[in-house]
Amino acid sequence: MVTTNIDPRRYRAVLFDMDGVITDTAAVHFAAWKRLFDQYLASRQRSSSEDHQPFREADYADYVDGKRRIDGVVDFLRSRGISVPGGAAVDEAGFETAHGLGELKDRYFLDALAATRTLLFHDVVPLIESLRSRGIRTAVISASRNCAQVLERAGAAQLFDVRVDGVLADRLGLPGKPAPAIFLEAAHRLSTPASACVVIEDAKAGVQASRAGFLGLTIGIARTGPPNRLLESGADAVVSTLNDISVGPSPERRLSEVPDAHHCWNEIADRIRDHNPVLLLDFDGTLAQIRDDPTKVTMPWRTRNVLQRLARHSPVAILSGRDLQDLRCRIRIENLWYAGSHGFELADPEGELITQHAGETASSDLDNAERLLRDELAGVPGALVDRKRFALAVHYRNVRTDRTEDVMSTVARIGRGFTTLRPAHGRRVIELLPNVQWNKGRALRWLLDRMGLSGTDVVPVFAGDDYTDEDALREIHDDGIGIVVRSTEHGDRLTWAHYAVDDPSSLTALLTRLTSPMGKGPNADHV
Ligand SMILES: O=P(O)(O)OC[C@H]1O[C@H](O[C@H]2O[C@H](CO)[C@@H](O)[C@H](O)[C@H]2O)[C@H](O)[C@@H](O)[C@@H]1O
Repeated sequence: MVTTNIDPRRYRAVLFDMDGVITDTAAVHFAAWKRLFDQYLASRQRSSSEDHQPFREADYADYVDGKRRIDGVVDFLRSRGISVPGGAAVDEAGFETAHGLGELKDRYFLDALAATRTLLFHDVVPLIESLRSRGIRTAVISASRNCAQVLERAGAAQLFDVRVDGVLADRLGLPGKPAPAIFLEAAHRLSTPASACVVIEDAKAGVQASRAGFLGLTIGIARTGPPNRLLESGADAVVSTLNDISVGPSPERRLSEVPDAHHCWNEIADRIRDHNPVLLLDFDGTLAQIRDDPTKVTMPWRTRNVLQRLARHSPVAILSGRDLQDLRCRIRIENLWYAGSHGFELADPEGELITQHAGETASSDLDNAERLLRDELAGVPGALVDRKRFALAVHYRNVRTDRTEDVMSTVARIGRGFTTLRPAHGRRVIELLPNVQWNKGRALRWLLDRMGLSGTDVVPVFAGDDYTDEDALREIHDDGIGIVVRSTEHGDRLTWAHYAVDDPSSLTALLTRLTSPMGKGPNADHV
């Protein structure tokens, strides 16, 4: 579970998108668009320059979600090689213009809405109350011209201090998302600078709009689908429900705000001098460079060397998403602790294996999910299904950009079919893991206990690069030293790390400095 925080010392307003964030209406919109486009595409004469396949979830996310109605019509049809005239607001529903087709979609939407019990998500009011109690103001934002009506039906008309919707945007001539105008208008109406506003969005276009407008913090919410599409559009963090957002002072910072570990070397050396440092390190992207093919990853000899030297001095553990066997083969150092499959299988320095019971329980569902995924993804070039003992990863680094959304949705959909599994996300990878409260943070603390190391003289030092490493960085935030290896794939995201390094080779250089117990750098190496 990913959680994030809104710090009232830094943010004074929160701007909520409506459909899919506060009201359960995104599925109603999707169904109305699908009805419109499937009918329209089926009615067009076949042409080799046009794609008439049915409208998919990925089309909704890429071309329509969060946008003004006519922009959605134009952008989706363009993606299929079709252009229609813009037309005018007076065009009748079904007329072959952007306005006419948009009008028909609206008719389908309103029919479906009338038949739906709307639909405020249960997690909205608690968050708004918590924001209010700390003096944070709120706005609801929507590209929809039906915003007021939907809020009324949801019993949420009075919930927000400000509303900026499609009707107001048209009156003011504001361009739709991904332009930021609608958010900036809300910030203005709340008398709050954009940099002090938080945006909560479920659509790519909305996340892009927030980033384009330099709003202070962009939180994505992926209630059912995979969060990566929002992270890759620029969200600072992605949660799966509003309950995962807390309000209060927070030590999280952006990657770009975290000080460089080498510049702060004296501070780090002071923290570990006369203490028992314990090194806990992630593997991919941290000790080894990211590569297109995960089977080709090797650890540089310099890094192996320094780990061997460190292990003579203090306990060293490697915590990885990789399968335990695979991890040990890539590191090839005897006397380390190893945790594979995100901590579901572990080995002590003598090689004794310890597995988490939940992993065993999920095994047969992992087998079933693997079969389904191999089947469904067989036709997607570049998609790589990687089965580990207690996890199932699907890599999409080598998948064409316009197919990645399909891969992520497929894994999320198949994952939802198994209550024993939950999705986790990393750098161009989506994984299914046993559905229990176990992650690298819990595994790290468990390892320290097992090593018999606790108390104020012990300083856990953890380094990692990825979203899943944040659980460990958070776990040691108060008693250890957290180091993040910077990457750009998830933008300037939030992190619990105290220090940062630029890449794995810079981390190796830092580890080399750590080999000096007096903290005087590699030349003063006494190990
Ligand atoms: O916890 P980690 O040690 O960082 O492992 C996380 C995943 O790392 C690997 O995938 C990542 O690295 C690959 C090779 O550089 C890269 O191609 C991929 O895009 C990255 O996500 C590994 O293959 C996975 O099994 C791990 O779960």
